[in-house]
Amino acid sequence: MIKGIIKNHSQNLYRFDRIHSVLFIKNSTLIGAFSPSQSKFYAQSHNFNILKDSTEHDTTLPSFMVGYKNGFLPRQDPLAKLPDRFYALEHLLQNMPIHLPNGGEGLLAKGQLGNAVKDLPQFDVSDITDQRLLSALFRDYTFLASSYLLEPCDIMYRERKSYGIGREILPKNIAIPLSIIANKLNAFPFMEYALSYSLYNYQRTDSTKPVVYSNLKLIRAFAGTPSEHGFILVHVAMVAHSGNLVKYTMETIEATQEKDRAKFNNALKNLSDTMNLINQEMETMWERSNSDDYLKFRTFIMGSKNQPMFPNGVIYEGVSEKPLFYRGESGANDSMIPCMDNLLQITSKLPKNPLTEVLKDFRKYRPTNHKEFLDFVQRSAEEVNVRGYAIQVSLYLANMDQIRAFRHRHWNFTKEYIIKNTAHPVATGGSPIVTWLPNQLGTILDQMNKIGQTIDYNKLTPENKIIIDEIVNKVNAQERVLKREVKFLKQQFGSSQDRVVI
Ligand code: HEM
Repeated sequence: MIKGIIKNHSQNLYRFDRIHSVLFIKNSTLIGAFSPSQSKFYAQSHNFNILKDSTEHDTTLPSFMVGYKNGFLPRQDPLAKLPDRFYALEHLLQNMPIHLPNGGEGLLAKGQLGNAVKDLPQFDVSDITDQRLLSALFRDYTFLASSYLLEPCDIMYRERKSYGIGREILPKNIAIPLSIIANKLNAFPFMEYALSYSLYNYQRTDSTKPVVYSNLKLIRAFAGTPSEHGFILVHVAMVAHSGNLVKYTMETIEATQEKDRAKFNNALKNLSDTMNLINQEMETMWERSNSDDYLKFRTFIMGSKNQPMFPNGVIYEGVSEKPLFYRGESGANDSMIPCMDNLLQITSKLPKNPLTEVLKDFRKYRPTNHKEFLDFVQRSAEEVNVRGYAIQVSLYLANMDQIRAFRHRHWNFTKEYIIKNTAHPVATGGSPIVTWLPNQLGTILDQMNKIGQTIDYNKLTPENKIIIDEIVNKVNAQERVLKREVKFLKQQFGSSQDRVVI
């Protein structure tokens, strides 16, 4: 019997032992993965090249490369200010936010951005290869594009609580350089969670101190309010813990393949501790970003895909005569939860429905290396069968419980920050607001329930019985409440929730 102790996020001590006796280990090798690189920068672990250090001074590698130190954050601090060559763009962005740092009103406050954009030169960016500069330019052009396209919607929302129609043509002095840069970064030419809004938008106040919330400031903003600052930087502070998430994900896969039970248990325990830290950081959102303020900056992170403000998409002048449609910025493009879903093989348990197809579509909107890593984790976990090897210990359930805690809190955010304050039917990423998140939360609850039912209670210590009972009861209660809430909200939001665009 395997015995040990793990801590959950409420600091309870979990004892774990065998809670399931089925053992299914697939004898497998990793095939078709990436070929190992001999570069001094990489640590080899199985067949995916994880960055060993942050390669601080290298500007030839992409900014976003999954690393043991930086996790899913960029491997270098984002470039905060553009070089003099782009002074006009830098100047425009600094003067754009509704509230300026000096207490004055910026261009977006009174709808003056549209005119100001006319004076922006069309910069030639075709010669640029420096990855740090390309990343900063991508962030800045996407901030400008979203501000320009959604400026009329923000003004209308402030006046009438309805968004109206956005600008349908992106002028060539933004569209052309943005498309060239996006192409170089292998990204969509639209604002993204990692590449622009969140993970490429922070500065350390003291560069000798770590990436922790108290040491961070924003680079770009739409509203320029404390709540916007808090909203964006809580994401960054959470992702600052993701180096360990990557580390223990790799160790879990390795240990499963090596059938090393001690290493496996250790990796799963550390993984759940790491997720616990991330969840604790997430909890600070309530105090760092006021839920009443969210809609005051949210307009600008809406997309052009499945949004009533862009019924005909957006024409990128000088780039495409056909209208283009892109999902808006969303935490759904963060890589931590998809990493956990893939490692614990939850992804393959998601129901086969259009909502799950939306989740898959979201996974395209991220840095290439993140996407490759997530694909690698999914493939490897299935091949070595992490779930089959793990299912006998409550550590697996403890990790699922961390995903549940994330999604449960997250659903509470969505109700409090959004649903309570607006009847707008789609989220920023274009998903239906009251059904999409419950599709995933419901799946994790359902999966935990199923595992709970397979536990052989005769093999549990009395203490473990109490702990497992607590988890199972909590899961049951949350599942019942969620079903009731979704039923009620679907009636409130009506047929808009049946419209799922993939
Ligand atoms: C006030 C706080 C937040 C609100 C109101 C909020 C809202 C939302 C909404 C409405 C979605 C649906 C997707 C879409 O945009 O179409 C979403 C997805 C998501 N967000 Fe957030 N979010 C918040 C904070 C966070 C934070 C701090 C994270 C941390 C990384 C995060 C990560 C995610 C993830 C992973 C998903 C996909 C959920 C899933 O796979 O089930 N969100 N968010």
